[in-house]
Amino acid sequence: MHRVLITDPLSNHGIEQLLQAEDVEVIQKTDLTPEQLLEEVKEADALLVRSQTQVTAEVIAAGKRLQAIGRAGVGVDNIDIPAATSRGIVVVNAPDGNTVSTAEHTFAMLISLARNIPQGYRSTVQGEWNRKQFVGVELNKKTLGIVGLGRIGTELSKRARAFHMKVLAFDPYLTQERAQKIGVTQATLDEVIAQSDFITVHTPLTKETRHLINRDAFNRMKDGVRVINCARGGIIDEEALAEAIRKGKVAGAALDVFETEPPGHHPLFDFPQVIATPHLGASTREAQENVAIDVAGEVLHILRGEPFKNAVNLPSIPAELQEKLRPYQTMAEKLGSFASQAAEGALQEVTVSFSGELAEWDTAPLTRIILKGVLSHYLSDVNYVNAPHLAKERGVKVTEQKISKRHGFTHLIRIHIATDTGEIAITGALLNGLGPRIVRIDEYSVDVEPAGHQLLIQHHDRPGAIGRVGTILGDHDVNIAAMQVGRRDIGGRAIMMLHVDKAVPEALLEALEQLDEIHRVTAIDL
Ligand SMILES: NC(=O)C1=CN([C@@H]2O[C@H](COP(=O)(O)OP(=O)(O)OC[C@H]3O[C@@H](n4cnc5c(N)ncnc54)[C@H](O)[C@@H]3O)[C@@H](O)[C@H]2O)C=CC1
Ligand SMILES: O=C(O)CCC(=O)C(=O)O
Repeated sequence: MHRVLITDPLSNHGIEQLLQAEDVEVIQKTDLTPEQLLEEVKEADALLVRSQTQVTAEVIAAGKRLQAIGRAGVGVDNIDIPAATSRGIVVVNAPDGNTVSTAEHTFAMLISLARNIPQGYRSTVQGEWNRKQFVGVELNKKTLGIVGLGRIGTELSKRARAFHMKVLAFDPYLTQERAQKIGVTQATLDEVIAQSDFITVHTPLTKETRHLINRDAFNRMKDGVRVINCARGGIIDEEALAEAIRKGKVAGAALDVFETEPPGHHPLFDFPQVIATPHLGASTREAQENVAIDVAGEVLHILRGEPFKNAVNLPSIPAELQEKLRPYQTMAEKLGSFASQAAEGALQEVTVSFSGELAEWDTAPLTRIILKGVLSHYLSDVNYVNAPHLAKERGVKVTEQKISKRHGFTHLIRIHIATDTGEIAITGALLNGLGPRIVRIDEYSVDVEPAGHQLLIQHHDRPGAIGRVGTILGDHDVNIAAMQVGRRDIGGRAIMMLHVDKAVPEALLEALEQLDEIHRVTAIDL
């Protein structure tokens, strides 16, 4: 039974699939103190939150059983992602479900700013009739500067264009072609700052975007500019904004988010030009249902070991590439596991080479799988999420190579492992009708199915060696299912690969090591 702990209010309709699942127990506890959260998370296999719960490194460390953290929304700044990654916990979000709601909220802020609607409302319900004070401006023919043309920025641009605004957009990942398709003018940040009548930010809060709109930016803006932040507090420097309003540079500001939330009585609220909402961008019935459905589904997939798509701490793989790589995944992990079991000494370097058709694709997901296979031999609790992190943490150098040569195969995966005492290279291929095969161990050609119990014997090619090995296995009641011998020169170094029917007992390994012609015996379990 999987235990899913939900610590922020989520739409009941959205989490219905969790409530209905027979293999899931849902525990809903909101408004927990930090101490209560540390206690509750101990038994949870998954934690589901919105933006309120602070999922700190301490919470993650307390969640010894955690496999997944789901964020019902986009921003994951309330979750310590590096801490989750290092513990192999998948963090998933729901990036699409609240896009339209947040774009609509931003647009509502834009109109409210232009026409002083909140100020006019407050004055009117207080019994005043102050028509002169609240004269606004039209959006028609004005320039809207959008910083961050992702999902929300793009949706917003469509609404602005419908109101006949000119849209300037700055986003480092925006291409000219995409800008044209969306109908916006691609611009630099400087151009957005200097030419816009309204500026709105739609980026995540990162090192680069913190105080992106700062004192210097305000100084370069048009007089009477209006600014909006419905993304994250801190992208606009609040002190610099206050100064710019005081100087008369900024005619209005609309804020849905704050550097500290809740902001209490923020000094900016003393300016009549500032309008505010309490982080309401995604607060619609539709958005909350969408994000809860999306994230609950993702968490269910993770807990059940099924494919999922919106992991924040795993690179996303296009569906088409996923399809192409799927047949190679099991083999990749087995090859990694085989290579690490066959290697001797402390792991220092893993070099993965892809050749043939594989060399034409993005094989990074396979390298990650191979690394998991390799590291699982040395470390416990390795998974696809933390494998690269654990390798880096332990100083293991990981290199991926693409080679065009095929050596008679349509593709090959070669894993070379270097340790402090030696090296080994395992090469595998997926053979038509036969499935995965190890086709080379170091320089020896073999044909070994990477499955079950194997014995790798490195020996000297001498008459009788194979017979003596067979006899010792028989003496220990270990049956040989298949056997391969590889050598380069007559009487030189050689290998035997034996597929045996049961796990190899320690006593058998010791007996084999007594034979003069044997250099090394390794039991491999796949
Ligand atoms: N107020 C609210 O309730 C909500 C707020 N948000 C916030 O809105 C943000 C944007 O959401 P989406 O559009 O869904 O995300 P997104 O990931 O689709 O778009 C973000 C865009 O910002 C761009 N970007 C990143 N760094 C940049 C930089 N230095 N300068 C300019 N552009 C940069 C990215 O290239 C990307 O295109 C989220 O990160 C979240 O923090 C999201 C949903 C609701
Ligand atoms: O209403 C919420 O949960 C916050 C939404 C949000 O800020 C986000 O999705 O990034």
